[in-house]
Amino acid sequence: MLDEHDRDGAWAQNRSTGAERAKPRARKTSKAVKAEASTGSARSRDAADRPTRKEAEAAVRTLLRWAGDDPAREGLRDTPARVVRAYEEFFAGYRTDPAELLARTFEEVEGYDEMIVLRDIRFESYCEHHMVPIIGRAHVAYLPRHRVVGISKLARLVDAYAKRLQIQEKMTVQIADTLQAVLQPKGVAVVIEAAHQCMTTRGVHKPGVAMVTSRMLGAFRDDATTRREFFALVGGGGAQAPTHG
Ligand SMILES: Nc1nc2c(ncn2[C@@H]2O[C@H](COP(=O)(O)OP(=O)(O)OP(=O)(O)O)[C@@H](O)[C@H]2O)c(=O)[nH]1
Ligand SMILES: [Zn+2]
Repeated sequence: MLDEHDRDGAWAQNRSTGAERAKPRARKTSKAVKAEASTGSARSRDAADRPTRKEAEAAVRTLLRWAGDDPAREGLRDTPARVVRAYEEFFAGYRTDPAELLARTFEEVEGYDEMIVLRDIRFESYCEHHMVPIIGRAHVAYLPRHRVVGISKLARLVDAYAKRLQIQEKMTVQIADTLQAVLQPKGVAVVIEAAHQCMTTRGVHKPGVAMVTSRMLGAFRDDATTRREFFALVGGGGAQAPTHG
């Protein structure tokens, strides 16, 4: 029997729209499809062996008992359901296809061929080693070739990869490579600065530390002037530690 989540949740909705989605996906270039495979399509993990909502809630009750508390006491009674709902939010990226977010592009740009930079895109991600937040900012830039994408889509692209279990290096590469493969611009630059709560609230306990990662492709990798212009526009690209986390 399907649990409540399977019947009504985004998960079920996602599976039921699979057929409609097949058409636009079929029109993708082979490069885009390859990028999707290498960057981990959300739907590839739509496995039939996903636990039910009830099983996930039971796992939270086990952790509450492990922490030393009583999941049956009044204050904790609804906690497993809340935690599972929170997980749906934290890990929404698994149900998003990053390449699809960039499918709509605009070509009427009057020959605009300068750098496009979206800086300070705040994101919340989750460390795949400790399952605690990674909070930071991403700066995303590209040098267009004939077409541009709606700027909100760059922020959505960051979220599609952030809302998963991550390490920062992987997330940086995934964002840059997807943008490059789908839009095929002259180059892409991604810089991410973030605070890892696994380093602040546990373990080594070092607040105020920022991890900075970058990925430069095409003109940003080959041309020092382009790279310099990018770093000037994003304010040094990571000299400043994030104030949150
Ligand atoms: N390179 C990289 N390391 C990360 C990231 N997030 C967390 N880590 C590190 O992953 C490592 C996991 O190390 P382990 O020794 O297996 O785990 P641990 O015993 O909990 O390590 P400590 O955090 O040092 O207590 C730690 O050094 C974390 O700081 C990330 O995004 N990139
Ligand atoms: Zn961690």
